[in-house]
Amino acid sequence: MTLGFGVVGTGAIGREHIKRITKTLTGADIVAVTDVNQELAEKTIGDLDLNANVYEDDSALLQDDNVQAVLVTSWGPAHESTVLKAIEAGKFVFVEKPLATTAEGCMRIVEAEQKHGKRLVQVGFMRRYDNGYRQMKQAIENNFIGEPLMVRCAHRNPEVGERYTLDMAILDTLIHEIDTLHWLVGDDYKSIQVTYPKKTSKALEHLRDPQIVTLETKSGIIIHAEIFVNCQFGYDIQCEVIGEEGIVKLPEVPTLEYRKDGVLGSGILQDWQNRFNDAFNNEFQDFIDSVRHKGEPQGPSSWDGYIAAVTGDAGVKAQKSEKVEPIELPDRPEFYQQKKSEEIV
Ligand SMILES: NC(=O)c1ccc[n+]([C@@H]2O[C@H](COP(=O)([O-])OP(=O)(O)OC[C@H]3O[C@@H](n4cnc5c(N)ncnc54)[C@H](O)[C@@H]3O)[C@@H](O)[C@H]2O)c1
Ligand SMILES: O[C@H]1[C@H](O)[C@@H](O)[C@H](O)[C@@H](O)[C@H]1O
Repeated sequence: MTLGFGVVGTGAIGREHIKRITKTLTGADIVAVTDVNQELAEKTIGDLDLNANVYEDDSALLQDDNVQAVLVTSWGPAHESTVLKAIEAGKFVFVEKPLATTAEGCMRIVEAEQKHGKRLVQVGFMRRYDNGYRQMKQAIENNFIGEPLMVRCAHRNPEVGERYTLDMAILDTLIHEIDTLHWLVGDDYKSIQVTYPKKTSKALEHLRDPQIVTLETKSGIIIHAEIFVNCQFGYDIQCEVIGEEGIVKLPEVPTLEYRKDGVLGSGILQDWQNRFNDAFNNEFQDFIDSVRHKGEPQGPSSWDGYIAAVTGDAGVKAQKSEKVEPIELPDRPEFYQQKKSEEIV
């Protein structure tokens, strides 16, 4: 059986995901699309040569029996409503981050999914599918560096535009570290603090950039994360975990090494699409294979979406207070128990 996707939101990443599903991956096809911008939905069908129906909205798309899974790539504020309708209709869901824009919204999804009785939803936290992070996770699980004690990381973008607001440093950028790091060290967060170093002259007036975020986990691991979204030189993701017996570090992504004009150099990637293209492919293939062969997704869950939202809210509070803010999370329900990395395809 080929998995039939209905796509809600045919903007930038929606079209990228449609291309990967139809051109690169196996086991799935696009059977329906919708977008509030109907012209864009129609154009997507034409441009990408899809044999799919165009619907006026998500409710109409969900009524199509050929839609077995819904790909939610609309704007963040529209995610919750579509995901809840899809669960109600008993369809599988792949939703780009954020699961919902509020912690309460994420909890409504968690409750609806548990009521349904089995997992339907996967959230697009693709870093868990990046080969570098996966190697680090396996090394930590195999006790290669002993107990993790500290984490140092950096999330750098070359530049951001007018529409990038202060809270987006947490909710749009750091959100990837928020999801990846608790998964990586196998611990839950306890608190978050934001401090501001000297501001770069390259940042727009309304922004404070860079920012340093300190997260502490329940067992006492301290995580220092630099967010620097106008670093100028490239898209640069760094991470190292310091343990009792050694250190594991996220490998650099190889780029062409060159010798020219007296320089031995290599390039730095410039955008997240290139940096995480393999991770995006891996996460989708895993979603497709898990749904087809195991009957439910096994990647980042609604509960992970909820953790990210609660932590993100505390982070935005910490940006304003510049104090240590608590992160209060209930225990992970049995329904959402995490699998070890070797149990995941
Ligand atoms: N995982 C990642 O690294 C990553 C990267 C980029 C974007 N994203 C996420 O993907 C989502 C989309 O981002 P984008 O860059 O493609 O944005 P975009 O603005 O290019 O596209 C969003 C599309 O959704 C449509 N839309 C909005 N509300 C809708 C609704 N209710 N029903 C149907 N269509 C609707 C818009 O018309 C637009 O075409 C965002 O949530 C964003 O955070 C994730
Ligand atoms: O939406 C993007 C995307 O999630 C990138 O991975 C991140 O580096 C950017 O800061 C963010 O704005």
